[in-house]
Parts: sequence; structure tokens; C-alpha cells
Amino acid sequence: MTTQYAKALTGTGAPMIAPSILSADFARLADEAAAVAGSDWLHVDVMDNHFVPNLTLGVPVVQSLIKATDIPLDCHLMIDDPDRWAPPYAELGARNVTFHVEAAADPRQTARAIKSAGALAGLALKPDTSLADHLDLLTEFDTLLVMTVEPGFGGQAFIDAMVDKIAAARRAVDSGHLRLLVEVDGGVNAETIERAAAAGADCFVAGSAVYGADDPADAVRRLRESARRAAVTV
Ligand SMILES: O=C(CO)[C@@H](O)[C@H](O)COP(=O)(O)O
Ligand SMILES: [Fe+2]
Repeated sequence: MTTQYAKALTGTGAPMIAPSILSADFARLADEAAAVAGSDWLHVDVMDNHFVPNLTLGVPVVQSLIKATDIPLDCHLMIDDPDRWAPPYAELGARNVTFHVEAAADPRQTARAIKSAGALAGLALKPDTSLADHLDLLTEFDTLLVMTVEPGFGGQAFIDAMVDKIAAARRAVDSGHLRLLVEVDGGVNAETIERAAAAGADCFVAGSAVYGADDPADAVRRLRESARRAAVTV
């Protein structure tokens, strides 16, 4: 169920795949980006050890990675105080900058700051965070990241109960004629991507399913094809 907006972003209308470098070798990030050539976005999990109990990377690494790859960066900020810390990722040239509503004091203003710095703005929801409570924010955002695991770590199992939230997000976008990509993150693999795609997601983050594969670029192609097939059968 790829939307016109997703089509405008990809040029092809195919489901978008965003490999997560959380599952890559951090000592070889440029090579690991090259290994997923053909991906729509490269997903970069920024964790601060406060909002989530894990610590990854920040502005200096993103700054280097932007120079090391042509793949647009999809920065997922799992950090406290995104109102202060999110706009710099947009200023660096990230394509999409997503922050968590649970951590933001003023999500509207932060989305506007990200967009005026030239990036798309993304709103992320943890699994227990209600979509219905935040519907009024969606017009401010370009992407909605539905977390299908608890944020913090790769390699966790997809929470099936989130399929209903993906479907609700799809309905909200379509009925409101919103210019918003529905993105799914956590536990996405060859099997779970079908349920997420059938529920109406446009963009799929996959870490271990891509970087755990013998041929990561081929894993990206296969995931895209599985999503495309599942989306057209609904
Ligand atoms: O944001 C996160 C985890 O907090 C994700 O982006 C993970 O990096 C996805 O990894 P897999 O679940 O696909 O292994
Ligand atoms: Fe993520």
C-alpha cells in the first residue's frame, strides 16, 4: 500500500528499506554502508544511555558517515531532550530526523526546527505509547516511526500486537490525506515484514535481518520484494 508520498520520495513507489547500522560493524561503517547499496535510507540509531539503556553514537559519527555514503541517512534519536539535540542532525544533512514523542517537551517546534534545517521530521512512538493520543501532531511530521520492539537494542522479536497500530496509522494517514510515511522499526525480517506491509507500512527498518545475512544487499532486495508482494495482496 505504497502512498503517493512514498512514491515521491523513492521515485519507484516500491516499499522503502532502511538497513540499521546498529547491527553493522562499527569499526567499518563506510564499508558496511557500501554493503547495502540500493537501500533507500541508512538507519542510524542514536542512543544516549538515558532515554534508552544503551549508548551508540552521535553527531561526529553521523558527520563522517554522511561523507562516506550516498545513501540518505535516517537518524532515529533515542535520546533525552530532542528539542535541543535533534536539529543539529538536520543541519549536518541527514535526510530524516526522527525523535521520540515521549522525550520531547515541544514536538511541534522541534519538527519545525528540523524541517527548516532541510530534513524530513519524524515522530517515533514506543510500543506502549498511544497513537490516538498524538494524532493531532501528525500534520507537523513527514514520517511516523512505529516501534515494533522496545527501543534500545537490535535483534529483538517483532511485537505482533503492533500490527494494529501500523494499521491505525495507515488509516489516519489515508483518511486525513496526510503527507506522512509510516515507518516500522524492530524485529523486521523476511516473515514479519509481510504483516507490517499488509497493515500498510511504507518503510521498513531492518538491522539483524540485513547485516546478519551473507549478502546484505541481496537481503535488502528480498525484503523489498516480500513487502511489495504482501502489500499488493491486501
Ligand atoms: O531502533 C532500534 C532499536 O532500538 C532499531 O533500529 C534496531 O536497530 C533494529 O534492529 P533489528 O530489530 O532489525 O535487529
Ligand atoms: Fe531504530
